[in-house]
Amino acid sequence: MLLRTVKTCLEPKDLPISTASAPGSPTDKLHNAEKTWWAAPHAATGLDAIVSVPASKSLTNRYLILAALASSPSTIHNTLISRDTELMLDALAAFGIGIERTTQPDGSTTVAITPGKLATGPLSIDCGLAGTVMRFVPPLAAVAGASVAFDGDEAARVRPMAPVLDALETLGARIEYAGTTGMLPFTMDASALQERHEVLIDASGSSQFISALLLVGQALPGGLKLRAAAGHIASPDHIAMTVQTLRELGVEVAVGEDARSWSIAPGQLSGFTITVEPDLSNAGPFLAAALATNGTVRVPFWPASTTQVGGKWVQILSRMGAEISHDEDGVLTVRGTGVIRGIDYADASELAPTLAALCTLADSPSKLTGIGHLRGHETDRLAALETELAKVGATVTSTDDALEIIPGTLQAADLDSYEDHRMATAGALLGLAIEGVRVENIATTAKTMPDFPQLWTDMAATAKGQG
Ligand SMILES: O=C(O)C1=C[C@@H](OP(=O)(O)O)[C@@H](O)[C@H](O)C1
Ligand SMILES: C=C(OP(=O)(O)O)C(=O)O
Repeated sequence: MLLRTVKTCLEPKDLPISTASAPGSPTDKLHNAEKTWWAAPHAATGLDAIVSVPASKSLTNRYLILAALASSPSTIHNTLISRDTELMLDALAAFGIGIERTTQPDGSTTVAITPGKLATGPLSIDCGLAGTVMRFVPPLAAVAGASVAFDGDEAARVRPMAPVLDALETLGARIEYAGTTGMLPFTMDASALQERHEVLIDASGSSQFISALLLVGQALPGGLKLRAAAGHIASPDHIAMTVQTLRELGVEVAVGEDARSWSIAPGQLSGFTITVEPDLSNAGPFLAAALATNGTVRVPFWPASTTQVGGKWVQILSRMGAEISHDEDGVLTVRGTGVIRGIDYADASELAPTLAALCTLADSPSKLTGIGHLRGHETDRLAALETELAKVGATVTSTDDALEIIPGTLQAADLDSYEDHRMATAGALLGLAIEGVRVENIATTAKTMPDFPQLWTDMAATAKGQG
């Protein structure tokens, strides 16, 4: 099946509303461009595909930050090359870190990192729309004692950052905001960092506020003592990933009994050699495709154990009706059984858009809880899902922290992606099951998976009943 990119003549009601972006800026151009529609491949039944998913964004960007802070060189095999990781690599290069890329015979990328004295600037860092760049790099700038101007996409300028920036201010950094306080764009001057390294963080808006500080904890002169303020902690699996990643690389992290406090001693990180796992969150739409088409999808190199939240696809999809096996060669096989059950699920975090799309295809209602903070993701994902899933026939209600999905009679629709890679892949999943779906700006998947359209099209082409 060919990948078709279709440009449409837009009705005035469909024209994107231009906001206050500067004329001629990339965002201005984006808003004024016509929408680009991708006719999602439809595969009525019986996929039988093997899909090699690219490396994990979350692990790649953690390893890159840690390699920059290590006391000796590191080698990162199977580094993800995507928009978010390119932004991280550019940020490290701006700090003067040595970066050498090698393409391996299997097409994967190895990155060799040579750390050194971090540049003090003044520097400019583009965070794009990457939460891992906008939250993880300011603490790196603090460790460097640097003066740095941070900015990103227009959509990044409404993503929450205040807790991590306030914490850096308590450590002595000075921050000047050019727009809204607590958000991009801002300039940070960390030339007078103090030795007080005990901080309290409200992590209800993002786990990345905690992860960001933990990643630099051992590089702060007095180490770090961190506590989460009372209340919900967003995406707790990602904090566990950070702790486990640090420990795996030899950094001791003491975690409080209530899993709400962390303590790290200074100066413990040597260079390392590591291979990044496949991105199990990004494997989700492919695995869900097996249920959506009553087919079989295999993903090789599925780790025997993982800190990725995407590891939970195994239990989620089996609860929803899939038959799943993991063989000794590391191949995860997901088979549809003709049944897709609704599910009640908490803390799905970044899995939520794909999961919500699958719930739309289920035979009973679903409720996804603990995801209120997804309103501060690439877009307000609760609002976006409410709008887009309704277009294909579901009745969707969002509350402060949850989404309820009642499946209805399915119908084709044009699905917007809101510059959100996971809304785009959720749309592709719906298109696989519903003939005639088009997804706007599928290229937004380049944030974490530049090959998505091709991988998806190749997978769909294995179906018995294709559209
Ligand atoms: O640390 C990370 O790599 C991530 C943490 C999570 O962020 P939130 O805690 O903001 O949900 C997750 O949704 C994001 O995709 C990646
Ligand atoms: C929320 C996400 O990304 P980010 O790292 O930009 O927060 C995501 O990938 O779903």
